[in-house]
Amino acid sequence: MAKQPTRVLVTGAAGQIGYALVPMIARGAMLGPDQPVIIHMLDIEPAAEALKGVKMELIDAALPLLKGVVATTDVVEACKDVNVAVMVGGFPRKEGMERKDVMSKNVSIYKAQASALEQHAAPDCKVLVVANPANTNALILKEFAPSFPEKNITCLTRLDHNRALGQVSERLNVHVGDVKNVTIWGNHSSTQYPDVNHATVKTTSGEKSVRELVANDQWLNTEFITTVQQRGAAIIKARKLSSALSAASSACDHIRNWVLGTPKGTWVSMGVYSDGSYGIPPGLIYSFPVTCEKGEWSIVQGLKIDEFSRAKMDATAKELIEEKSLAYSCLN
Ligand SMILES: NC(=O)C1=CN([C@@H]2O[C@H](COP(=O)(O)OP(=O)(O)OC[C@H]3O[C@@H](n4cnc5c(N)ncnc54)[C@H](O)[C@@H]3O)[C@@H](O)[C@H]2O)C=CC1
Ligand SMILES: O=C([O-])CC(=O)C(=O)O
Repeated sequence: MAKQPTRVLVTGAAGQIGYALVPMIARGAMLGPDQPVIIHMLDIEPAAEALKGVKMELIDAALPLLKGVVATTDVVEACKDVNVAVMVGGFPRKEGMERKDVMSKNVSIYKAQASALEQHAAPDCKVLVVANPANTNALILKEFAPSFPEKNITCLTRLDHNRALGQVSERLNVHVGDVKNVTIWGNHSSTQYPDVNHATVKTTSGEKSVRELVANDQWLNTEFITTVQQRGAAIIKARKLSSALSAASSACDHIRNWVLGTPKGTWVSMGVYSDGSYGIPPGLIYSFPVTCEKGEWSIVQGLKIDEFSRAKMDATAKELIEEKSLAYSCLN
């Protein structure tokens, strides 16, 4: 029997990530090649014409999995019965800005959209916040949608995770698909901690540790970390626009693994509500290593944390605590 369509909301759908993301969703990259979708696209009034254009293009692409398109500037209509919500709407940073510099514009959007999602989305709706500052926007969404299950509100650090895999693969000249179990800890910001201590590479003689194969702790503890932390800024410098295709692709990876599961023995990074694991204060949306099964994520437990990692994990938690109070001061 044919599957029922899944309703997927993309906010900020007329923007550059939205433009890259909606065709990926409609081609099955997010929910699988046999899952029909109805895409709900939300943007604001000044972008209404452009949004209409995106809808026309989706129709013109004659996509077999696409069973319907809702294009609207009405947040209630956009949220109605959605099963997955990818929150991209907001303002991107420009060259020379930190992600928290877009805080005052963006957190108020997330406060406003929290209640629309809470009231009108499907009760088990999975939410992924992409717009920056992603962790803090997700936290605001969670706090202003109190009846929404906290496990269902996440933010995107999969792009950072994929960037870390990419850097290791380039350094070792191995295929990125053979590298796994890097971890992004903390904030999607320049304080994030990309950690390779448990990462491995598949070789013809079995799985080998990334540290062993790179055999250069100096590079792994300095340049590798800063390259991943600063990759967003490097893309803005090169493109004069922030990452879009890689952000869209990673958003698909995030939801696909969450809904369909992570492969056995592999974890991914997701910004999730801290339960106190690894001594990270509850009350923050913090990026952890997670595995997913049957539509639920769980934080990977028991990883050994050395002193170097501890300091970096705590520093990015501290920034998130500061961002949280900054966010509330913007909302007052
Ligand atoms: N977490 C991550 O890894 C990444 C996050 N980002 C963030 O994603 C966000 C979007 O980036 P782009 O698509 O490049 O920006 P963009 O400016 O091209 O598109 C954003 C869209 O959001 C719309 N928008 C603004 N307010 C809205 C509201 N209240 N409701 C619905 N839509 C609204 C705008 O009209 C625009 O069409 C930015 O905040 C950016 O910093 C970007 C790359 C990676
Ligand atoms: O850097 C930015 O502002 C956009 C972003 O979040 C990223 O590319 O990681």
